[in-house]
Amino acid sequence: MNFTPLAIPEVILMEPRVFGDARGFFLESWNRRSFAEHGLDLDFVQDNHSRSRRGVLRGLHYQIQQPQGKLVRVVSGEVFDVAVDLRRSSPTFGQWVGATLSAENHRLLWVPPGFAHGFYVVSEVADFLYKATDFYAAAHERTIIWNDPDIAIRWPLQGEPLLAPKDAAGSPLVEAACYP
Ligand SMILES: Cc1cn([C@H]2C[C@H](O)[C@@H](COP(=O)(O)OP(=O)(O)O[C@H]3O[C@H](C)C(=O)[C@H](O)[C@H]3O)O2)c(=O)[nH]c1=O
Repeated sequence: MNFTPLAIPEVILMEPRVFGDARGFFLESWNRRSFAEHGLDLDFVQDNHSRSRRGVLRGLHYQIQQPQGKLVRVVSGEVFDVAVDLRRSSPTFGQWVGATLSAENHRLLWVPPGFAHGFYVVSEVADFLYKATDFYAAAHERTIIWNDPDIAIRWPLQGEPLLAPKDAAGSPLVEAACYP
């Protein structure tokens, strides 16, 4: 597994070793020991799976209490995945990083607590799997609007995104509750 910090170095892109053979392939998507050897001593409490069709944008979500770290990957299709730094004390507060995750590239992204997370589907369908370090807490969930000009995420849009009502009603960063 290769671990590559992105421009915001707490967000880490992983490329697992893929063992291909005549049957198909095998890869380890999480290994406590190898992750800990790279400074990621993680403990997950939830495993999630969402399926979305082309043009869906889910996010930018975070939990103001019980902030979740997320290890995300795509097992069918392709998405553009984004993390936004919401830690007011961070030198990269309000900045974003993104990566293309797909069934083809097998990549994973580690989005630590303290970040908002979202993704945009660029394939016909995408199956998105992710582990979380804390439990879902609807009462604490907040949404930042996907097209906030102060964040200026360069989404690879193919037309207007398909949003859940709560995402269409997301807050601008200037009005959002953030982390210390
Ligand atoms: C997230 C979650 C949702 N749910 C239920 C609540 C709703 O009835 C239904 C759909 O939830 P929601 O529309 O919030 O799903 P997403 O828009 O995919 O939300 C996720 O999308 C972005 C990209 C994230 O990073 C978060 O993990 C998460 O907020 O699943 C649960 O039961 N458990 C959960 O952990």
